[in-house]
Amino acid sequence: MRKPIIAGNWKMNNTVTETLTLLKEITSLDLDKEVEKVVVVPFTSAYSAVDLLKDSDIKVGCQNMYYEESGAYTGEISPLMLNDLGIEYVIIGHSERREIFGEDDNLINNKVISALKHNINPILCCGETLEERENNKQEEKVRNQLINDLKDVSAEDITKVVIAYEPIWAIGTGKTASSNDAEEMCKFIRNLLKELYNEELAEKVRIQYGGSVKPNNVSEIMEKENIDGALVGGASLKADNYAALVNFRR
Ligand SMILES: O=C[C@H](O)COP(=O)(O)O
Repeated sequence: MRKPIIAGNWKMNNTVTETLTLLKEITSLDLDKEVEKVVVVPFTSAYSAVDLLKDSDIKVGCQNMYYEESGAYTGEISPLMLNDLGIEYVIIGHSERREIFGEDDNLINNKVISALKHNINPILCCGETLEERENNKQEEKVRNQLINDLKDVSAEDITKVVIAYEPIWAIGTGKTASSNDAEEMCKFIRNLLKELYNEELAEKVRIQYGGSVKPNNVSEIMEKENIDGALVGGASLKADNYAALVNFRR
């Protein structure tokens, strides 16, 4: 059985002070223990978040990293720095990184390999634009992304990767893919993993849906057979909403 994973991607929101306030509120709420919980915070908040959550079962993730361990890479953060803080997850290849900062599949692949080498679990994002969806190219796009992004990821490591399917047109727009469309793409991804690895491993990999997930649609999405979690932006920034997302079974 795959353990459900609800990750809140805070994006470029919350100062350290705001982080501490929000996390104190979240930890005061009753959260389902059977659900894996992650808050993916800005780098500047990571140390404080890990410290505040040290006695809780909420894990801390970061939103990006570079693949080299150290060196002349001004402005970048290395896997060793994340290790040192106790960061367990890192989002790699978010569409905002791909579209705004020009990250390509080769760079993303290097980051995935590096995260795994340093025992940080990648949350690898993929997904199509509205134009690609309208031209029925979503499977081709996601297939190409994942084949390139997972190049040289071993069978031993693939189960440590969480794949987040995030149609770009549904991010922050209030437009959610229907639960059936989301399931169809997540099933497509699982079948691709069967092709790239094998059935047993593919069944173990967790696949999240992301794109305008909210307390009022999370249960319907999480009911789907191939959807094991949600990567949530906007709705994860309020404690009661985050708790409602985590408690999708209640
Ligand atoms: O990483 C999260 C996704 O980009 C979804 O963001 P959203 O829930 O604000 O649509």
